[in-house]
Amino acid sequence: MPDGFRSEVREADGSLDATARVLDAAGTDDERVVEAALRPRRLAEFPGQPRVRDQLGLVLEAARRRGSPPDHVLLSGPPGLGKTTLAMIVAAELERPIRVTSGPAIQHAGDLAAVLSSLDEGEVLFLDEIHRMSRSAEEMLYLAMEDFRVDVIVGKGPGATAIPLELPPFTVVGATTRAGLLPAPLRDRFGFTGHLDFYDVADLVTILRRSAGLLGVEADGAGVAEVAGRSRGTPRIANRLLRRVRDWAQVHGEGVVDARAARAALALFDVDEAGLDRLDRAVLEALCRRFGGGPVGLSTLAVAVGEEADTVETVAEPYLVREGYVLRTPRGRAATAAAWRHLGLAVPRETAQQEALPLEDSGPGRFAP
Ligand SMILES: Nc1ncnc2c1ncn2[C@@H]1O[C@H](COP(=O)(O)OP(=O)(O)OP(=O)(O)O)[C@@H](O)[C@H]1O
Repeated sequence: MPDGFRSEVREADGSLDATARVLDAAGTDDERVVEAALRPRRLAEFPGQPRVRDQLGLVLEAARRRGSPPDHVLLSGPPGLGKTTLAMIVAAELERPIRVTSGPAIQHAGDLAAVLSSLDEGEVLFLDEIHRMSRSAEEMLYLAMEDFRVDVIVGKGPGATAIPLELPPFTVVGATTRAGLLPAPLRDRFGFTGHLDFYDVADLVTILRRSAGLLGVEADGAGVAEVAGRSRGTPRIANRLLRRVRDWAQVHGEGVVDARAARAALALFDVDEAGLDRLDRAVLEALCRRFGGGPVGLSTLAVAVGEEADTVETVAEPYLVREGYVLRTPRGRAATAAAWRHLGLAVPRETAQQEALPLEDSGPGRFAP
């Protein structure tokens, strides 16, 4: 199914299919091809993440001048922020080939041994979702990263012997959304760790202008600004919303991504001015209107919005918490003043007092419907 229609997918029981949202930061298989076409190829073309870009640029340039592979690189951060893109860039900057695999694909040490033993000198090995590798493969990886050696076990039981196999120097680029899950010995083998953060609107505007050019669609400043502001700081979401606005512009408009097309298309896909979708707003509505702002337990809240607790917790809540609409308290979830304002409701006195807001600040908010 084209991803643009995914926000409409509902399960048979009427609940929202959590994997099917237009605002899902995780990529879908259908998207890989179009995403590949939109990836920046070199560090100089990569907008945003200035710290990681400068640090990585230094590491790569120094390695290039020394004529030896750089330290292993770990990239961490939420989905859709450019970890895979940067891994490809590392190989491109070093002018070396890249081998791509992922933690879930390496369930046995033997799987990893097969990959490692076929690497050429200086090759880049990209290990996506590295936190999902099996323990035995992790142990083999430590050794390979440190000593460029693997011990291949031949035979079984007491007669098994380890045959050391020398490897040519290579560079591992690991990517993870859960750096905290990596065992310390593995984390320590990476000489450089870059943490990717959400992008600001100005960087998303730059990314969208470039993507529009690559997609061959005309986009004006107001159109890209409108899309950037609703993309949850995530290039993958920005590029996806851009494609939906382009669709709208081609079907209903003049083919130009402008403010009118962006507003109409994003309204059609239920993405509001703050980048919240139907599920996000349903959570805020339930919290404020039904439970007086909370605190309320997760499962009660989930029942009120007709979703699984897990969906509310993993799909809607992280962004609502990060943007300061919802607080997670020991007694449950609570709405902040921003949540009340977002719904166009007056902020209750108690919430305003807790957040030490002047009471005159508690009128209807920016995003009154
Ligand atoms: N800084 C950037 N500039 C331009 N496009 C970007 C940037 N970062 C990410 N993108 C685009 O966003 C999409 C997703 O990026 P990428 O696959 O690198 O993310 P990721 O962090 O590896 O995600 P995941 O954790 O899901 O694998 C790609 O189309 C990529 O081109």
